[in-house]
Amino acid sequence: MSEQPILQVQDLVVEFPGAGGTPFRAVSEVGFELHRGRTVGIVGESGCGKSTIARSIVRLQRPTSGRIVLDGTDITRLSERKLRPMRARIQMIFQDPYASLDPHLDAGDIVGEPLKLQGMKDSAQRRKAATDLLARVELPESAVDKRPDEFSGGQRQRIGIARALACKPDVLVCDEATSALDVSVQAQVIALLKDIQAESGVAFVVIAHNLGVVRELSDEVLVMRKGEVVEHGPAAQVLGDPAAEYTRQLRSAALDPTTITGRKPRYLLAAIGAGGIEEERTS
Ligand SMILES: Nc1ncnc2c1ncn2[C@@H]1O[C@H](COP(=O)(O)OP(=O)(O)OP(=O)(O)O)[C@@H](O)[C@H]1O
Repeated sequence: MSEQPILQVQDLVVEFPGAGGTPFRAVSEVGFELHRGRTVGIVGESGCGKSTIARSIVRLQRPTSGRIVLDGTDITRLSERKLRPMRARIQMIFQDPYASLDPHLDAGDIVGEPLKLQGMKDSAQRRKAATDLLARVELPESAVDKRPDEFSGGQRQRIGIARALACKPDVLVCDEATSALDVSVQAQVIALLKDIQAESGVAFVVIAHNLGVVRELSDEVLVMRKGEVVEHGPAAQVLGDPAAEYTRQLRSAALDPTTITGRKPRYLLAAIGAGGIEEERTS
């Protein structure tokens, strides 16, 4: 691919203070490139550093070394003032849609907030734009006046996506964005994300324990273990015919989730295996 990558993660290292004064290396020299309209998935057992990478990309976490380059600009150490115009271009969707939505605001205000920050001063215009964005994520017109607690989990995640889209992002980081949802709702949100990508060319970084979700969305996959990349390649190859023994273990663990971590996962993986998404059974 000849065009400049929209996102480059180069030699990313993140260390936290560790026991006895020795730094704990949560992410070790991780690198990948992402082009417009493409998706990279990051998988690996709990604690391998996936969220730390995500947080570094959106500048919620300062890397110890390495670079995050957005559309050719190194944003790793930009001052807050210089970062401000770039911030909207990388958005993040979190696992818990409820915790990330202000319960006191209605959906129109939640989605309208980024529009206001972008300079859309007129409230009627903002309301209309928010209604259009909510329609884009397949929520009815009436949604604009409702507060988060009036929506289901899947609908709340749609509001989160609409809010992210309001920023017209180049990169959307989805950290376990569908894992709290029922299988059928998960499949619907994934279909929506794919549509949005096809339409807008937004690039995704998808983090999930669920290999089926990652395979469904990703062009490329990074397999992480203890902060390091153990395998990186096309999704179908890495998840279909892995080269690394660890990836094979991870695939088996998707079917028997207790084998890798030795403890129960926070949510059930059984319904979606490593192979792909199953439609909800209606019987
Ligand atoms: N702020 C922090 N201070 C100290 N250690 C941290 C901090 N954030 C993360 N860690 C540690 O860094 C490692 C990587 O954490 P991270 O959350 O990135 O893993 P993960 O792969 O996203 O895990 P999960 O799948 O459970 O969300 C873990 O050992 C974690 O305990």
